Amino acid sequence: MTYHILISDPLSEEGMAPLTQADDFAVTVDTGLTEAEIIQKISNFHALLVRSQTTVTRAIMEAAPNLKVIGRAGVGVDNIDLEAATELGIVVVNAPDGNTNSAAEHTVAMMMSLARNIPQAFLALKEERWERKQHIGVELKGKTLGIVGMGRIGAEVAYRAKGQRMDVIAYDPFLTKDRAVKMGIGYGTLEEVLAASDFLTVHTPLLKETHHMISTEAFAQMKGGVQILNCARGGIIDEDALYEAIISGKVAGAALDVFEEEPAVHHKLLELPQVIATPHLGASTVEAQENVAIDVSKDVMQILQGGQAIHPVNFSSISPEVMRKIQPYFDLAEKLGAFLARTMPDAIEEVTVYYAGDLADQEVAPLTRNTVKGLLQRYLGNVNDVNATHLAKKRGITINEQKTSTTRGFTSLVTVEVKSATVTHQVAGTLVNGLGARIVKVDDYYVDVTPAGHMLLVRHKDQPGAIGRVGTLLAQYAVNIATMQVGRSNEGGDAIMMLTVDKEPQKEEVEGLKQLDDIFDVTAITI
Ligand SMILES: NC(=O)c1ccc[n+]([C@@H]2O[C@H](COP(=O)([O-])OP(=O)(O)OC[C@H]3O[C@@H](n4cnc5c(N)ncnc54)[C@H](O)[C@@H]3O)[C@@H](O)[C@H]2O)c1
Ligand SMILES: O=C(O)CC[C@@H](O)C(=O)O
Repeated sequence: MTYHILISDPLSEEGMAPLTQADDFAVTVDTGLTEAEIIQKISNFHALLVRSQTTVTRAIMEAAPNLKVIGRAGVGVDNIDLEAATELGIVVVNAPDGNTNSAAEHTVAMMMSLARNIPQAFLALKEERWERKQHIGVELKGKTLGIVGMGRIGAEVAYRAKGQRMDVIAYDPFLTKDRAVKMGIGYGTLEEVLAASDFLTVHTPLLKETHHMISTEAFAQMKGGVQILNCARGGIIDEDALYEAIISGKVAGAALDVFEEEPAVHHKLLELPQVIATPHLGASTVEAQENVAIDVSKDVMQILQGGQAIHPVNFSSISPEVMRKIQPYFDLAEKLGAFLARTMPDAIEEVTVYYAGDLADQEVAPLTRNTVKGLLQRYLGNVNDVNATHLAKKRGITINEQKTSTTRGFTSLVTVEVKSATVTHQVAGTLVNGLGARIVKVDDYYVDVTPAGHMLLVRHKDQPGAIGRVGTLLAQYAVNIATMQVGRSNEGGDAIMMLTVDKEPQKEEVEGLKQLDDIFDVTAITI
């Protein structure tokens, strides 16, 4: 099969080599398209690769029935509608490591330019003005750099700032005292960092919580004469508040690589002499572009060929070693979910998957996703392991995962319990060497059934003749029984029959079986 890849932003040609040189991939590069143009074009593509210029909207994804993966050659995925991608079962991958150095170096370059008025002085010189006293700067040595967001780039900026002999103080909800001490930097609350900074730089993603995190109130908490940097994302700093803070003299200068709306060519901040700016160049180096293009193309190829991505954004990644151990159970997990979906008379409210034996030591989230996929697939068309848990949660279904030591003698046991407002049902399965997936327990009854093809789950009273009546009626319907298992709670009590049959039982045939003496319920299950 040939996979069709659309690249809608400029990406490094060298970096794209893994894709362009592979046999099964046909790459189309078409940059600068509008949303409408992408919508018109995308229906046959399996992957879309972007940088930050293309905004990947729900409408684009809905126009792309074959789209399996969106690759972001860079870190920020705020230009991709992640909720829509997850809902539509499209994997989003990014390349978070490849441009860290470049973004950190750019931030430091901007800080030094800001401190020494280099762009302003250069501009004057280009305009034939030899200005010296107008561009007296400040030293970085001994100044405090406040860093908000101590992730990959924040940390690299911190190391470089220490090289400039600056004091560094950082705020990040995940920055521990231990790590701060090891890095030789200070740490504090956001308020403490704002109050201490001579230079303040932000390195968070743009999220609901970080949108306008640096606002009028935040500027009010800062020292007079503070200098501000944003080489992360437009929108983290409230641009109107920054403008006012510069006009009032509270902020001495700002260096911006990113804007709330890009391109930002006619921006009021650019009219202020205290502001220096670049057009989103943080990741624009030969090295960074090559790195991110290589990383993202490898992940896109992996996903399209049914493998695991190294940098998935909308579902978790699993190491190849763990994958090797749990992959054989994918099919079992999905079938247990599909089996239970048929047996529930009303809306599922809660799903609990219990893992025992060898599986109890593994990362099992992908198995839970496959179970939920099996449960939902009957009712919702486009369910896959990317969107399954998301779709379930959107429908108010609680999903639990538990590891237990109760193996009932099996090497590994997966038990799925599903609750609705009226009933709770359980099914347990295992893998048998050479025989594959087996259902070994339905509710309280032990059985041994291959979960495949057409099955009948008959709940009945343990009375002589009940089994015979079912067999006779099925014979009358010309439904051949392939296998039969019977389980009972106690002699003369409740019991189940699990039959596999050679053709799908019709609705009227199931109704006919339900009318037989001592039969409580009959469910036809096709997996
Ligand atoms: N200008 C560019 O060209 C360019 C290049 C690369 C990355 N970026 C941007 O830089 C940013 C950081 O990238 P990264 O690779 O370091 O990401 P990262 O995920 O490694 O780090 C982000 C950090 O922000 C922290 N954070 C999140 N919310 C926070 C909050 N409310 N307060 C404080 N900290 C918070 C997180 O805990 C995390 O440690 C992203 O927005 C990315 O898009 C820009
Ligand atoms: O594509 C770019 O050049 C910008 C990338 C950068 O903003 C990122 O988030 O990785």
